[in-house]
Amino acid sequence: MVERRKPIWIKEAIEKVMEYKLRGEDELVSIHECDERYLSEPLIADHDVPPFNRSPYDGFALRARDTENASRETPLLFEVIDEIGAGQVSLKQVGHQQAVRIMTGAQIPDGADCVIMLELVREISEAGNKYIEVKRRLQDGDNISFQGEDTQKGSPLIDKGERVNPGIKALLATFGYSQVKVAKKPTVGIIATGSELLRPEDELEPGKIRDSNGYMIESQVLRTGAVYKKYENCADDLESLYEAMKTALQECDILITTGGVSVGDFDYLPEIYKRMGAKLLFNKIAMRPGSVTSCAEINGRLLFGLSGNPSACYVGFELFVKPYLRYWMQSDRPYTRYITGELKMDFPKPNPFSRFVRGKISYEDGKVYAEPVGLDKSGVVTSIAWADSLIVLPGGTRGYRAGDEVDLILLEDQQGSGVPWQERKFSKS
Ligand SMILES: Nc1nc2c(c(=O)[nH]1)N[C@H]1C(S)=C(S)[C@@H](COP(=O)(O)OP(=O)(O)OC[C@H]3O[C@@H](n4cnc5c(N)ncnc54)[C@H](O)[C@@H]3O)O[C@H]1N2
Ligand code: MOO
Ligand SMILES: [Mg+2]
Repeated sequence: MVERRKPIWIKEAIEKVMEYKLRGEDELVSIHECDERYLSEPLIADHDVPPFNRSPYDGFALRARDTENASRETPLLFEVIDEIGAGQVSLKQVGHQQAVRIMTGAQIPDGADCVIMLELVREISEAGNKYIEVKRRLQDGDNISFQGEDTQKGSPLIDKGERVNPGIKALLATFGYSQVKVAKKPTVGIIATGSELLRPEDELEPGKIRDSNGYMIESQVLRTGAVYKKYENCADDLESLYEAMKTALQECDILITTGGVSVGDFDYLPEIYKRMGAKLLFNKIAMRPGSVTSCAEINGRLLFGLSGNPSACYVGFELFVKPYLRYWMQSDRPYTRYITGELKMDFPKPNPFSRFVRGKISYEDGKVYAEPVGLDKSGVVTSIAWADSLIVLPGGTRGYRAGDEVDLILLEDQQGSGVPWQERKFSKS
């Protein structure tokens, strides 16, 4: 008699995985290697930015009060007492009717309290001395980029667990981090199972297909920021798969298998979990694709049994593996982020389980729309490549129509969410 599995809710499955969440260790890396890594300490400004009052223009620094009577009709003459570029500091004190020629980024000299742009003055040379003619009144503080106006010493700038993007890297450099403390990358073991699997370099043979899931999972792992260890594909053979998994478990932080989790004659994962003495967290989820997604735990390590069907495998990773890995790397927003949008076309097929349809988002007149891409079957591989989102169609007794409001899980998002997607009542816009 074939085992009858009782499906659990997606929310419940995510919770069961996250019951075993762990924070990994930290490591120091060169700033050149910190891209896409998760910070393992917050970034706090340890000095003002900019660190000194500086000129935002190429011009002349002078005293605003000396320009009080300047006008187009009565231009005032200022003596140019020094010339500085960015990186230079003038040792002169700017006095009455004096100016320092100053380039963008240079520190405002003592005495000066405003800057006038080069284009707005007439330059005059007389007997080896330089002067400028100022034809307008300036206010104290005009054209000065003030110390600390960008950020002040002590300001918290970036939280621990944020993923380094170009802006964060710029801040790390600004505050002198030649070495950055980041979360160590967990190693994810990947074993693709199935006697039908060929490698990309192999010629097709009758009844066989090339393994695509193994490579797809490699990419999904890398997209979270973790690293993978890919093992040889394993035929549907209980003994050799058991041995391969035992070895992989010793070498990796978590193990992902794909295929062999359903109820077929050669689906050995359920038996292997038992033999290992692993605790089964779930093996059936009320969702499609990915209903057979399984997870087991042994000695605090998780074994994810993703479906062999490519679309199901993909969705299983995004919903259940990704948050576990992101949390490991210090993220407080480990879940896939979602937005809402309007369904662009009818989806009449009713389904008792929530569906995750590979979709594409478009924006029209400020509104978000989504439409399915490709064939919506669990065994389909092409639609994954075309999708930027998963259109969530909660389980119900009827289908969906164009114009219905749906949740859209963003597949390429790196920001993440503090709360997981979870089933909600169907709402019609
Ligand atoms: N009697 C039942 N049959 C099935 C059920 C069920 O509940 N009762 N569930 C179906 C669902 S839903 C899914 S999903 C699949 C899950 O299958 P498995 O996880 O056991 O995976 P396999 O049987 O090994 O393979 C399924 C399918 O995927 C192809 N595959 C496998 N590995 C790869 C790979 N690395 N790259 C590309 N494609 C792969 C494989 O050739 C099969 O076509 O079970 C249903 N059956
Ligand atoms: O796990 Mo299956 O993908 O629901 O079709
Ligand atoms: Mg199977």
